[in-house]
Amino acid sequence: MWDQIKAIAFDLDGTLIDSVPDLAVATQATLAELGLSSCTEAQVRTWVGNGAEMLMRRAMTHALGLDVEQTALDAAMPTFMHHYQENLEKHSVLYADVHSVLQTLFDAGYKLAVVTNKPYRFTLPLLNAFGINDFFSLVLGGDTLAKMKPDPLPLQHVLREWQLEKSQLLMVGDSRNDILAAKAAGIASIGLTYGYNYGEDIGLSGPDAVCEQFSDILNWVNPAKQ
Ligand SMILES: O=C(O)COP(=O)(O)O
Ligand SMILES: [Mg+2]
Repeated sequence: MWDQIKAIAFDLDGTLIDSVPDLAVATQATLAELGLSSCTEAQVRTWVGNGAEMLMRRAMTHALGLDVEQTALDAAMPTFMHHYQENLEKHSVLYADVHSVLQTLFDAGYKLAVVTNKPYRFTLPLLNAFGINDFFSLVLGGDTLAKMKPDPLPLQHVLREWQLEKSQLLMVGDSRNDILAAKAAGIASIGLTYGYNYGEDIGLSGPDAVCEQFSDILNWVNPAKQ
């Protein structure tokens, strides 16, 4: 139990929302439009984590069988962005207990942020679509600042913005990028096992705690003490 935690930064994809079904539809539609061979949803699950451009880089590299050129990737991105915009929330779902746990933390007075590598333009609409936008007083997308996770910059931004000590901020995420960013920022982290982590065990990244369900994070922070 960490009594000193005052604020929590949540990852989005694979932590709050299972967004891979729609990311897969958008990826497959983009590959089809480019005349490239398709991919499976299971493959997309292992390619998510470093933002939209890296997802398409991995998808196109897989389809081509060689590293995709930056110009070809740049040309493909508007197509992907269009298809993802059209399929943002069609098949995605909020993970179990996310709304009620966020409500509990919010009511207890924790400051809550979203720190995602997803492009910002998709992040707010997605939070809105699932009715959890109002819990967050700070939302950072993968393109909000100069660097994204695993760089510590977004978490350092949260620390500065809210004038927190490092011991007062907790990162909750499903990917090694979340855990590495937290370590580099000098803050505690919880790794969730149910999300996307390139098919790897999140425990291998060395989070301070590992949780199998979202509601398990309530065993580590203390809403009663806020
Ligand atoms: O969009 C991604 O690649 C990952 O997004 P996340 O940081 O919310 O997991
Ligand atoms: Mg994630």
